[in-house]
Amino acid sequence: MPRGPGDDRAPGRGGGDGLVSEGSCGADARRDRPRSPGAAALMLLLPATMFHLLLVARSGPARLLGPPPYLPGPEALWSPQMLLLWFTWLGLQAALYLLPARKVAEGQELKDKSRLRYPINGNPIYDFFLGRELNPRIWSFDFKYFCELRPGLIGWVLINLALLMQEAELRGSPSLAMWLVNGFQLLYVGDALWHEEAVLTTMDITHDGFGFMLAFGDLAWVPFTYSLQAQFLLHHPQPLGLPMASVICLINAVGYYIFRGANSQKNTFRKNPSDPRVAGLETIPTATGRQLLVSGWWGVVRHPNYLGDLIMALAWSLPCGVSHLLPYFYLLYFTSLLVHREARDEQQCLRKYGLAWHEYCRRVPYRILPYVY
Ligand SMILES: NC(=O)C1=CN([C@@H]2O[C@H](COP(=O)(O)OP(=O)(O)OC[C@H]3O[C@@H](n4cnc5c(N)ncnc54)[C@H](OP(=O)(O)O)[C@@H]3O)[C@@H](O)[C@H]2O)C=CC1
Ligand SMILES: CC(C)CCC[C@@H](C)[C@H]1CC=C2C3=C(CC[C@@]21C)[C@@]1(C)CC[C@H](O)C[C@@H]1CC3
Repeated sequence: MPRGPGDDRAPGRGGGDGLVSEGSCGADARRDRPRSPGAAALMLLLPATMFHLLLVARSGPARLLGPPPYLPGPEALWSPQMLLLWFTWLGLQAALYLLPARKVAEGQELKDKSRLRYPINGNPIYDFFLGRELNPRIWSFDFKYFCELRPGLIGWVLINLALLMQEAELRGSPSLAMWLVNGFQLLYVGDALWHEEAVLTTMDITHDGFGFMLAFGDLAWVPFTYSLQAQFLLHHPQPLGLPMASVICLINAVGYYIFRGANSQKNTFRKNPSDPRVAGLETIPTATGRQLLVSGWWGVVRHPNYLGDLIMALAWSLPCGVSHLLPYFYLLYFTSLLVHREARDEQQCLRKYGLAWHEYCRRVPYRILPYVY
């Protein structure tokens, strides 16, 4: 194919193939490229490394260093069906790539000063997931605010209650572990509803759009994933003695004390810094006029409320014993959610408060767990 004026493809071997034309595409790009003998080695080494890793991963010993555990025969390496599947996948991606783009971006300037144009059509997917509309309302009905607390959280404790009643039918009475999980999570949801107004200060309401993540999160993820411990206990009864139950109750109480104490302290301070309950706390002034608490709970770590929430998440899993990982899914998921959330909040606070936030980070160096993270 003849080379056009803006064509910046790396020229081919030259001669009659039309891929190399003097002048219009500027100097032969190959002359600009450093000669790298490693390139040839990498073309052999990279596929071999990936192949070795895949063989080791599916072998028993899974020993990374050393020869591959076995070399599959040619029949395991060639499959017309897999080849068709691979081309189907590529075709699907190409079709998605060719979808009408909401946005067309220009690439970096080329040698001939032109710029290629690229369709950016991944945005609709991102927008759909994170949402565009910050306050989706019909008249006074706020969909995001409604979904954040009511159908999902109340649905969660109703599912828990149904599972507790089902265990009573199945075994004559609910187990102590089921009572604990139901009680802890009822406390958590009741607390959220009691402090409903505090939701208005969360980043979901103030910053995030109402897209798939929050819609699915509120209406499906919360009721059906957050009730996993109760679901597990119905099908896997766990013996739980009073001493261990007492320890677990203490863990949940400590978590709730930190969670509630930190949230109430910050929300009270934000509502009225002169409130006698928070007036004596040390603060850092910011250019926005708002102050940052740097003593009390918010002087221990930068997100003490997350720490309390995570301690409660542990207390919710412990009644399920330690024989299965499933009941600890919520703790694992929630830890990653709060770590990511904390990072997002940090960025937002850094933008809001600038040097004051740097000073806060200097004086309160840990994010969630004292002396750890
Ligand atoms: N169970 C679950 O699935 C989830 C539970 N949660 C819980 O929800 C609760 C709310 O969490 P979240 O919505 O993330 O936000 P937070 O309640 O942690 O609020 C963060 C905001 O608080 C303000 N702030 C931060 N540091 C200070 C300080 N030192 N002094 C004064 N103000 C400060 C900033 O806002 P500004 O300065 O603008 O006021 C910041 O953006 C938490 O307890 C969390 O554990 C959260 C997500 C999921
Ligand atoms: C599906 C995704 C992987 C994750 C979805 C996350 C959502 C389930 C959570 C995002 C922030 C939430 C908050 C709460 C519930 C879970 C979601 C919606 C609370 C209402 C829980 C009770 C607390 O007292 C306040 C929380 C505000 C944030």
